[in-house]
Amino acid sequence: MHRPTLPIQGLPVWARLNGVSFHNITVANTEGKGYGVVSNTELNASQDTADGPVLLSVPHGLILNAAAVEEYAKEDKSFKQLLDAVGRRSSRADVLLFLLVQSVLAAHPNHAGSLGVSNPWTEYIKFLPETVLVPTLWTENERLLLRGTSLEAALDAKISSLDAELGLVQAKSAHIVAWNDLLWHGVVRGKEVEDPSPVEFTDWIRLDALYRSRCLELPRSGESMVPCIDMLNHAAEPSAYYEENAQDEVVLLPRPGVAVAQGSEITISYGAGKSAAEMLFSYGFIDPSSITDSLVLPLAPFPDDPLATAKLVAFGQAPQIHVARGPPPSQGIGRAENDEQQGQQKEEEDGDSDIHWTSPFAYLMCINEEDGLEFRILQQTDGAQQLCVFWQDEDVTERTGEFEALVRQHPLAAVFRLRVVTVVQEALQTQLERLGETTASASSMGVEKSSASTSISTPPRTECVRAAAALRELEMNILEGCIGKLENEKNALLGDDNVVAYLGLAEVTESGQVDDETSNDAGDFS
Ligand SMILES: C[S@@+](CC[C@H](N)C(=O)[O-])C[C@H]1O[C@@H](n2cnc3c(N)ncnc32)[C@H](O)[C@@H]1O
Repeated sequence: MHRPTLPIQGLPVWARLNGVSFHNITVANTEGKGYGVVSNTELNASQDTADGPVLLSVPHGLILNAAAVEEYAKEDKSFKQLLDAVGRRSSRADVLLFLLVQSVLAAHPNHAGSLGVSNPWTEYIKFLPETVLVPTLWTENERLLLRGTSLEAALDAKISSLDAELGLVQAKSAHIVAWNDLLWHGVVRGKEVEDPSPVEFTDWIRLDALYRSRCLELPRSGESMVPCIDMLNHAAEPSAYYEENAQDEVVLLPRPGVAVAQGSEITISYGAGKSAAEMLFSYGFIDPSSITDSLVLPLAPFPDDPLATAKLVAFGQAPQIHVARGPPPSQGIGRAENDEQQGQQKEEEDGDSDIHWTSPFAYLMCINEEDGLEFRILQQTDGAQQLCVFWQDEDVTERTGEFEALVRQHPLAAVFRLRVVTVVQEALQTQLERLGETTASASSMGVEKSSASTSISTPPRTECVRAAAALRELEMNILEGCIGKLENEKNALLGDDNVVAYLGLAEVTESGQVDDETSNDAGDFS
């Protein structure tokens, strides 16, 4: 499907027609970032936000989210039919379906009103960039640059889920003849079409990328797309912010005390706590000055664990390991200044002491029936069956993410912790090795690009090479730091009295011999 585009110079007219007001700002091309918002005058905001000039205001009716999609459906019977058949699975899915229809209507001006009612978004969508640099839209060659990073698995999973999602939209809408013709065959019944242009998988990936890179969290309306506000680029030290005012308009205001020179860009923050991988995944760039040094990896249960499936079902979320540099989240807010100084001093003494990790599933993964874990199937009064989890005979079905705390009072707490530390360290080590193994090929792809290699496939774009290299370096660094920290903890735990007794290592040290049983137990932590 070919979605037509309009030059950005046409945006002020669209804005006037739809009640959007720009005050001394213009949307224009910015170096390396696509469109952005530029100040037409010198801006010196006062310290008091109440006095700040409104830079941009967007009427409530233009906000796009699930509630707005429902409103559009009320005015458009044919779209309602489609939404009834396909929609209401999630806000994102409804907005994507709506954007798909707007793109198709924009691409088929000859449908002549037979299907779908035009609305402000049918025109606005033409101002949006044709593509976004998020990795779901990278070429296969470019995606190879991300092998070994935390994005590799996430990207594969995302592409599979987008494929399944589009398959579902197609299957559920196939019985509506007119939509079936237009969406999946690119034709309008009864009209001569020379060049049918059906929706393809790349169209769906593009819409998902547009949504992900442009939706924002509004204080009252929640996750939404807002035209024109979505033209603002991100900066670590932004000059503006958005909010919803008393009239439910979305307004852009300068941050207190900021100064913006005439012709300079006005920016907002896309969120301060995001990792490099998240930034790249959602927005297609990494700003080193505003990311948190962190990563998330998937964790799989032991393949030979007979309770693996029960553990996964009972846990109810994707099992993961989170690693981050900086204060653990619970200490992050409201930390006293001298705590920070102490933290800094400790870090200087102890290298990577500021790295922390969490993995609630790793605790569930590392305990078993002989430790006091039990799964029971309970029959409910309505006949349904429920999987219940017991720890030391206590029902902990609702607390499967809290095993770190649950095992703390157990006499073998140090043994459990040692198992968890070992599992997490091994997972990080495997990831680090894969990152190391794939680094040479990723760098050579970058070099090939710069020396105009003879490779037959299209060389990766410079922005992708740079972003992938930055991600690789950041992740390698944090993995190495965390593995070192886990090694220290593992060594300390191996000296713990309870652990020594459990492993029978005390006798080994005294006799210098290892009996069979002892060596098997020690193998738990290899
Ligand atoms: C909400 S849109 C902003 C408007 C966008 N530049 C456009 O051309 O429509 C978000 C996208 O802008 C780009 N972007 C925003 N801030 C950026 C930055 N600091 N560096 C590089 N690209 C940026 C990225 O492509 C991102 O996916």
